[in-house]
Amino acid sequence: MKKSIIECEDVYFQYEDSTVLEEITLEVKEGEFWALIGPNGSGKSTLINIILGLKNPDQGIVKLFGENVDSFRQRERIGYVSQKSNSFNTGFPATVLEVVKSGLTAKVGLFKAFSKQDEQRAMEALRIVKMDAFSTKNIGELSGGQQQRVFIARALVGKPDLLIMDEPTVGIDQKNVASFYSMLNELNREHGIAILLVTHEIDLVTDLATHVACLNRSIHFHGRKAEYQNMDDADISKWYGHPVRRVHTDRKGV
Ligand SMILES: Nc1ncnc2c1ncn2[C@@H]1O[C@H](COP(=O)(O)OP(=O)(O)OP(=O)(O)O)[C@@H](O)[C@H]1O
Repeated sequence: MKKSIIECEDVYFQYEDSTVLEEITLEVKEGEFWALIGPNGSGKSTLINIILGLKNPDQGIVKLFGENVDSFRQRERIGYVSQKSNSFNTGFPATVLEVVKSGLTAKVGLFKAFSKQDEQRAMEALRIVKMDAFSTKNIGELSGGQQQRVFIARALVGKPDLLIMDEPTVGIDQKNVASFYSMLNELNREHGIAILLVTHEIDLVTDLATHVACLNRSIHFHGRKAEYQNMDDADISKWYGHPVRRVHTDRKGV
């Protein structure tokens, strides 16, 4: 039986007097690729922060790999890429390899030197995202799409079982988005990494994902992609808050 990686049970959260999440129950199991979709302000980033243990829910239980998030210490099992990762300016003085190695800081320690093995792991992560040829380049010299691949490599360097990404394609030009998603597909299918991906690009991602969760304060749907695809656009539009018309894409998101 597949093991649980993320479990949220009846989670509630509010900022001051406004409730942004209620009755959130969700389970992600090993090897699954979940797309978390919802309109602006629907609580997606807040839920990700709660899952990562960066915010405490007002009510409910959150578990990672079967352990309560408060006591969970195996941080290297989770790679996280935020929305704002690709905001390095051209003057930032770090090479691609250094950025990827910084993903090992939790393991190696802040002031300890990286070993030859750490360097090899960083190069391996860069190979997976097809950025090894850029290892000595300054991160600021790369395009948004290339930078985001490097941040994925940094998230992968600790060999995580789960990759959480909050709108990783923001700032990537459209022609590179399809190859970015195709890389995520490879990470999930060939490397067996579970993925939780927050996105607005519902057509592109729902073809890649194995499961879909639709959030707008509460979870309006969660389940296998095929069930999501069988829903009417009219039903999706109701909870999304504005008309939605889905377009079928191929498995590479094209
Ligand atoms: N620090 C905060 N203090 C008060 N309200 C907040 C705070 N952060 C977010 N909110 C509000 O909580 C709601 C949910 O925000 P959240 O960022 O989780 O949504 P989201 O679905 O990720 O949005 P987007 O798709 O626009 O990134 C929004 O109404 C937002 O304005």
